[in-house]
Amino acid sequence: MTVLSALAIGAFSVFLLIVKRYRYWRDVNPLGLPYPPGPKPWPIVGNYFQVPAQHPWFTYTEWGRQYGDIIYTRLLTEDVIIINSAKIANDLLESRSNIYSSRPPFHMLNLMGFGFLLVLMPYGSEWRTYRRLFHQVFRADNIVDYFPAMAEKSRELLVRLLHRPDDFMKHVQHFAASDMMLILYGYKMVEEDDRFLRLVEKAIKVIADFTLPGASVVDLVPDVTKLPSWLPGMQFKSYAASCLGLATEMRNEPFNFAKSNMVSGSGMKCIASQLLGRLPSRNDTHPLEEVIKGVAGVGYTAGADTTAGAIDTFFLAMSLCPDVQRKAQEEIDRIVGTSRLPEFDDRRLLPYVEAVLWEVLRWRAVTPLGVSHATTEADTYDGYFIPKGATIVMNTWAIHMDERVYDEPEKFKPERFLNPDGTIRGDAYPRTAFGMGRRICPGRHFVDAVAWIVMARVLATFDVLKSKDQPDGDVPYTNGVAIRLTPFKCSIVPRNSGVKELIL
Ligand code: HEM
Repeated sequence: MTVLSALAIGAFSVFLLIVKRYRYWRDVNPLGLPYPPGPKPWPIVGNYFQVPAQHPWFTYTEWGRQYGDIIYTRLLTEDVIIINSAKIANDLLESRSNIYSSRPPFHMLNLMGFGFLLVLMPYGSEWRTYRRLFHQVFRADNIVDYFPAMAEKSRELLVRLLHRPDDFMKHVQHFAASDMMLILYGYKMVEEDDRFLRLVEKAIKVIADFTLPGASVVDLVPDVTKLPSWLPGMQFKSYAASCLGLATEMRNEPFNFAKSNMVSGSGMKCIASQLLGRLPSRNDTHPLEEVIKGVAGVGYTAGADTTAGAIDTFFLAMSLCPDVQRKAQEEIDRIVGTSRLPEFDDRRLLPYVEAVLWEVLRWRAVTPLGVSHATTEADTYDGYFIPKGATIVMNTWAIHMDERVYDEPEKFKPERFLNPDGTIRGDAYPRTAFGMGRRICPGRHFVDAVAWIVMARVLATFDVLKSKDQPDGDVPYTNGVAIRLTPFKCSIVPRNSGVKELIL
């Protein structure tokens, strides 16, 4: 019976694949235009087994050298277009954003209950409602209201670095999480084993497992969801069902905390209270509350790990590039002095520190493949056919390592963003770190501010030195949509005896 069932599923899937491919050839590409070049697909499965599960951006970059800046692959039934240059990304995702702004269906994550996350939503009216609300509270001029909270949290980070410098990665994680929870929900995290943190981190972990293209067979062959649960291979259904509670809790619990504080008048201003404050009544449940929960929920999901990832990379870069660090410190000493910490008001006078932040965002892209887009119409580009419903992957890694744009891209060189007179090259900001077009990261102003204050203050107070216990060579990054450095060592020592007084 078991073998028969497995054979039945296999036969059913193959049948669906063949029917789907046949429909494509017959209906969708009537002029028979070529697809962009790419590795030769295998029958039925396409390029599925040629894309490594780990760090696929390296393979895509390598393919870019072989096949060009736009590549076609097929993962079972999914058409995947990989873009390896900023120009093509701009031509398609930005200039033709009317048809390049959807997401591929994340069937598995929807089954798991995470469909409320703006980042996963298909283009349409629901996405627009969430995005508008998100933008209202995360746009640059609103973020300014949260500068004091960011400054305070960054000072707390310095204190932790002073007391337990070897745990710097743990402190960075704690900083990014607690800063986000404070600003989103007005919630002050406890030091160890925080209940909300446990919840959201668990949710992020399960989400991350299913976000890269082809991560789940359900996304590649969605019709398998129609098969009965008792068949072998259908365990994903019970797994998805077991995540539903988690999705609901991560959306509701921190939000309910913020709402009850707001109703009782006891909480601090935060994103959730700001949004709730716009509703006509605070006591009844308004339909927009669900949207507000989602907006706050996605803020943590999309924002905490990415912020921590950029700051970890900053520590690595400083430990490897003492000259860069010294120049940034000299600038801070000259402009800010040594008797106070840098503040946001100092920022425009510190172009070198600014360039360090930009280079951190470029050098090791936090989201090396961005977040996949999808086309809502068929298109042609440069004589190539791009099908409707194709997954569009912007290979940010390749774009940031493009020698035609960045001289010696492997090197950490903030100078690349400076004019000869030392001023910042405003037009060179590595915006591509945040995706492109209508889906460009709406949290970019937030991370730009929070990462800057951390970097400026760490540079002002500590020397970040290469540890003798850290072997030479690259420090690997994790896999996933938003990648993190694997643990590495560096020595973090106060720059002088006045530092303690400055930060305590
Ligand atoms: C270094 C830090 C960050 C990086 C590198 C980053 C990168 C990205 C990228 C590449 C996308 C996809 C853009 C596209 O589809 O073209 C994205 C989307 C998104 N990001 Fe960020 N992000 C960061 C921080 C944040 C923060 C701090 C927040 C929240 C405060 C945030 C919230 C979001 C949201 C909500 C989306 C989904 C937008 C949509 O689908 O319409 N991100 N981010």
